This record gives sequence, C-alpha cells and structure tokens, in this order.
Amino acid sequence: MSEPFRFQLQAKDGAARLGAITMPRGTIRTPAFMPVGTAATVKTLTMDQVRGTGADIILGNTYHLMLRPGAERVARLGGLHEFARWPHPILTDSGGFQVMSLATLRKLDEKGVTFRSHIDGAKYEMSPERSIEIQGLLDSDIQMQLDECVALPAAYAEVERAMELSLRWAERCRIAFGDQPGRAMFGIVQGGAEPALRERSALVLKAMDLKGYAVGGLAVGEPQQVMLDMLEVTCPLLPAEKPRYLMGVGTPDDILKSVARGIDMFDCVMPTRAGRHGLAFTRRGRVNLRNARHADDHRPLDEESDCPAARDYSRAYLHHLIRAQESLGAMLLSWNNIAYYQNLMQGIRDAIGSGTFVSHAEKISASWAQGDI
Ligand SMILES: O=c1[nH]cnc2c(CCNCC3CCCCC3)c3[nH]c(NCc4cccs4)nc3cc12
Repeated sequence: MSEPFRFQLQAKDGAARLGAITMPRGTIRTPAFMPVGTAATVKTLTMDQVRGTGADIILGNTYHLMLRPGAERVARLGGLHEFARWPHPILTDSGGFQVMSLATLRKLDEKGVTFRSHIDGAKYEMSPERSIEIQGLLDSDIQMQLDECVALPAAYAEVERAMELSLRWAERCRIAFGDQPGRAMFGIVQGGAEPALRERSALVLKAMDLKGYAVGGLAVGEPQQVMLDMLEVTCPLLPAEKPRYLMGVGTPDDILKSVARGIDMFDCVMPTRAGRHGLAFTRRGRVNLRNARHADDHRPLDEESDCPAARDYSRAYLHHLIRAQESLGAMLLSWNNIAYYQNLMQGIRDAIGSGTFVSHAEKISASWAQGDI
C-alpha cells in the first residue's frame, strides 16, 4: 500500500487549504469537523446517523473510556471501532484536558497527572507514556500527545512553564508511540497568547517531524481576535504539508475565520451539547427551540436540508419535545446540528476548491445575520 498515512494538499485559497488525509480506515476530507464521541458515542446519535451527515472521523475520549469501561476492556472487546461500530478513522485526545476539567484532587508534575475519578473516586496516574498506551489499547488512528493547557488570561511565566513541560511530554509521547504504520501521533502547540512562546513551541515540535500538529491552548476564555491572532503567528511556522488541528473550536464563525488562517481540522462539543439544550444551528442563524414563539410554527428548521431532522419536523413539534424533555428532541436537534456543521464544512471545501472561499465566507456570515428566522 502507498504510505499508510498521507496528507495531500489539493488546493489553496489564500491561507485556506483543501486537502485529504488518507489512512487505512478511510480518507478524511479537510477542512474537517470531527464530531465528539465522548463515552464511545456521539451523544444521542447512532453511528449510521453520524456517518449519514458526512462525517469522515469522530473523536474518542480517552479520559472517559479509561475510567469506564476501561482501556484494557475496550482492547479485549476488539478496540473502539468494533466496540462503537464506527469503522472509519477515530482521533483520541490524550485525556489530559478532561482530567483538568472533570477529575478531582488533580496533581500535575513532571511525571504526568495524578487524579481521582469523578465517577468512583479511584486514583489514577497518567504519564505521557500511559496516555499513548491507553490510546493504543483503544486502537486509535490519530493519537494526541499529553499536554498542559493553561486557561487565559495567564501570566507569561505560567504559560512558558506549561509550554516547556508540554514540549518535554511531546518528546516522551513520540518515543512511546514509536513507529505505528497507519496510525499517527500529533503534537500540540502551546504558548497561550504569547507570540514568542508560540514560535518556540511550533519550531521545537516541527523538528520532531510528527505526522500532524494541533494548535492547543486556545478557545479557553480569550477573545476570538486573540485566538485568530495566535493562528496567524502559529500556522506559518508549521510545516505546510502536515495537517493542522485547532482543538475545541468552535462556532461556525470561529471555523470560517480559522480555516481562512490555515486550519484543517476542528472538534467541538457545541453542536451536540447545544442540541441537547434545544439550540438549533441553521443556515439563517441559531434558533432556540425552547422559546415559546415556536409553539405554533409548522415550518421545519430547513426545508432544503438533506437531514431528516432539519427537513421533516415542524418547529412546533421540536419545541414541544424540548419543553417536554423528550429524548427525541435532544436526538433530532443533535442530528440537525451535526448535519449543519458537516454541510458547513462541505461548502467550505467546495469554495476553496473553486477559489471562492472569501466570498463564500462573507455570504455564509451574511445569511446568519438575517434576523427573524
Ligand atoms: O490545549 C489543549 N490541549 C488538549 N485539549 C484541548 C481541548 C479539548 C479538545 N476537545 C477534546 C474532546 C475530547 C472528547 C470529549 C470532548 C472534548 C480544548 N478545548 C478548548 N476549547 C473548548 C472548551 C471546552 C471546554 C472548556 S474549553 N480548548 C482546548 C485546548 C486544548
């Protein structure tokens, strides 16, 4: 087989890139949005529904899966693809970010992070090596290094300490990962909102010649413009022929503006989490279906959509389901939102391919501002 992990750049439009990552389990068209599959499920949806929206890759969540059902058990059951019946590529995070946001009694030092499970209080130690081992047990296709992400704003010294630690952990993850044909390990650029620290992080990681690079430490409380400024500092320093993954981003507007600055991959809990709370993303902006104004509205969310959740159900019905806290409501809105994000990405890919990305982005943004939808 040709090289088992290959990123092909197919077109550029300004700094925006059209590409494809070819892996043994399938091809990932970029720019790509990766639905978050937390506990081996994209919440409320079957994998057939997720695939039907056009997703090429989903995220697996190392933190949740190592606690329950356990990485060794998933391995005994044939790995995450078999367990969750998703035969296409899976990217797993290191588990570190969720330790810092979900676990209790967390301690972080040179060795790694130690914490107690938020489920049963059991004690765990996660080193860079153990994180890579767990991701391997999950049979993950793209594995993320263990890193330390600092919330912003933060003091320069604190950002520098976390960035340098993350570089040492990247090297330990690179060694632990070794050479696994058909799989990839991505490094994560840190450095907060400090250009000098972003530059050092990007250049040291670039020298490690990894298969892909994430931009971390953003979408953690800073204004959107600060995030975009850091992309303009970081992306040009990363190898053009490797994929770039902006972690935890974001709204459709964040995605358009980040693609314009050279990002190829995104993940965000927003479409599924917002869906479960009654918020629908549509081509004409966001609709909060908890609002009583929808109670008699027989229109669907988007009669032109290829997603049944957007096309076949009235807003009145969706409003009723959400108010009644019926699980069908959460499912239909999650389905609509994931489909919306995948259609957004397809439109972005088409526009880059035809050299019309700037006007496409302007048209998309203008359609959101249409007011009453
Ligand atoms: O530097 C980072 N290193 C590692 N992970 C990061 C993440 C988590 C990305 N999604 C993981 C998923 C794995 C599977 C389960 C769901 C998460 C981030 N998310 C955000 N913003 C969105 C945010 C979400 C919550 C607080 S900020 N910035 C992030 C920065 C980093």
